[in-house]
Amino acid sequence: MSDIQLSHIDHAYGGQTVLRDFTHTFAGGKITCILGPSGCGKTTVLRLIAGLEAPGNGSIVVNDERVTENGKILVPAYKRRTGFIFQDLALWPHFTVYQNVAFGLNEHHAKNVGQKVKDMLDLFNLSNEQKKYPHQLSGGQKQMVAIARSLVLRPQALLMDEPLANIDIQVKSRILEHLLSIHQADPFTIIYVTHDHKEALDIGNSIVVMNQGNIIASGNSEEIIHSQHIFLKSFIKT
Ligand SMILES: Nc1ncnc2c1ncn2[C@@H]1O[C@H](COP(=O)(O)OP(=O)(O)OP(=O)(O)O)[C@@H](O)[C@H]1O
Repeated sequence: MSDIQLSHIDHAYGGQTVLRDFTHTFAGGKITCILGPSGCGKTTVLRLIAGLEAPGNGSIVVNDERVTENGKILVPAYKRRTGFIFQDLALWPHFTVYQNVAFGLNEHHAKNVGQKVKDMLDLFNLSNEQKKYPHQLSGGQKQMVAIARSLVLRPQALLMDEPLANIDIQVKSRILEHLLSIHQADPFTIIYVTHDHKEALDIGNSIVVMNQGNIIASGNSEEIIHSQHIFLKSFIKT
């Protein structure tokens, strides 16, 4: 599993600079959490990696393939094999849980669709819900279906944008347990954006702290906790 490298990325929306010379290598097969205050550019980093935005400048390499160069998209979003999970998920309302998870596989004419969907539903403990429709599920179950739907496609990277922000704490830790055990059994790259420093310190193999469009610290949780950076001290209260 290779890395995701962002080099010297500048990005602006309508003349307002959001990322400045953003450079970071997200380690392949690891969980990196991006932490930072509202508006610092976290979602923008994910959107650039997914190919939903073209940066003003800079390059992006995903799994040894140059996908963006000098602000031009070389590989479009649908060919990047990245899964994107948002806070406000979008399941197909008229499809059952089974059909939602199978959807992408059917689109790609994959083999053994039934077995792959069954295995994924088992991993998330959703087998008993497979005939239900999204409106019959809890918020936590819906988010697990959204994650299962991405993972069944075996993405090279899963980009998660505050995926559990609206989920209550106990359900959230159950979902994270499922995700972490799937990741441990068969590691893939996860970039996980959160406002919640505890969540980041708990699940991140490494943590990137952003402020105003740039990285102000990165490292493992120990390094981040012990960082003497003044901004970090006020932002992360352990
Ligand atoms: N499509 C857009 N058009 C104009 N401005 C945008 C657009 N998307 C984001 N922005 C602005 O860019 C800045 C960074 O946004 P971004 O969503 O990347 O931040 P964030 O760190 O993810 O914030 P939050 O934690 O609140 O989700 C913000 O000031 C935001 O208002």
